[in-house]
Amino acid sequence: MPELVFFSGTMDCGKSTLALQIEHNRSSRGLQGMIFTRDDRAGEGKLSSRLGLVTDAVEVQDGQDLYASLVDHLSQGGRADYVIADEAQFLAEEQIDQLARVVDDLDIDVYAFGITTDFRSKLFPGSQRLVELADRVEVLQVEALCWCGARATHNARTVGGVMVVEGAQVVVGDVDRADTVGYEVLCRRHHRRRMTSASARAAALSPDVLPVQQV
Ligand SMILES: Nc1ncnc2c1ncn2[C@@H]1O[C@H](COP(=O)(O)OP(=O)(O)O)[C@@H](O)[C@H]1O
Ligand SMILES: Cc1cn([C@H]2C[C@H](O)[C@@H](COP(=O)(O)O)O2)c(=O)[nH]c1=O
Repeated sequence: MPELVFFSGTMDCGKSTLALQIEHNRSSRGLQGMIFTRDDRAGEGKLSSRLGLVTDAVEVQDGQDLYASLVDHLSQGGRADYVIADEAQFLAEEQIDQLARVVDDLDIDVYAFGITTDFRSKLFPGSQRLVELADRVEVLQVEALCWCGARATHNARTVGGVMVVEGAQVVVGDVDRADTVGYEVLCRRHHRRRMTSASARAAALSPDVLPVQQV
């Protein structure tokens, strides 16, 4: 039975790498996939991983009907044995419904990859719909780690190096960026305390506020 699978995790946990591996394994056996993405860091129409691999993809537009795109492609003699949708958190709820319809009405497997929650720990609408509709939700096996060594479960956004909890939901960016907007994955405890690696380091280095007087 074809499935809608949501591979989810924090930023930097290997989602795009897995998407590229699934694509490689299937295409090397003669299958042909339709690859969708949206706002990948590598630029328009790209699906890229931090391991350096990249492939061309269809850049999803606002209001694009993904089911209709597949039907058009097939009716023009194109093939689509499976569908990959990376950065699926950026898709609209309706577009996730359309992907579910691709599975049910066209009998095509759909593999969606994305982060579940944003920098405020709130669900992205696309990810929420995926959790609601997917046949399976798979959490990536490679654990991204918080600076404390615990499993990272949350995404923090930093502006000028300082963690923020307000702002637009979508700001394309990367981890390990100290410039304007950056991201860091944290465990829940440190996300709640707004303690990034930089602020933890600063706290460890700062002299005691009330130094003990020698008498
Ligand atoms: N230099 C490196 N050597 C080995 N693995 C790396 C290196 N850089 C990144 N990675 C791996 O790539 C993962 C990020 O992969 P990527 O597919 O870009 O993540 P995601 O799509 O989830 O944001 C990291 O968790 C790490 O395991
Ligand atoms: C947490 C968070 C992330 N984003 C953006 C930042 C990146 O461009 C992508 C995630 O990509 P990855 O391949 O999973 O690293 O999402 C955002 O726009 N808003 C957020 O709150």
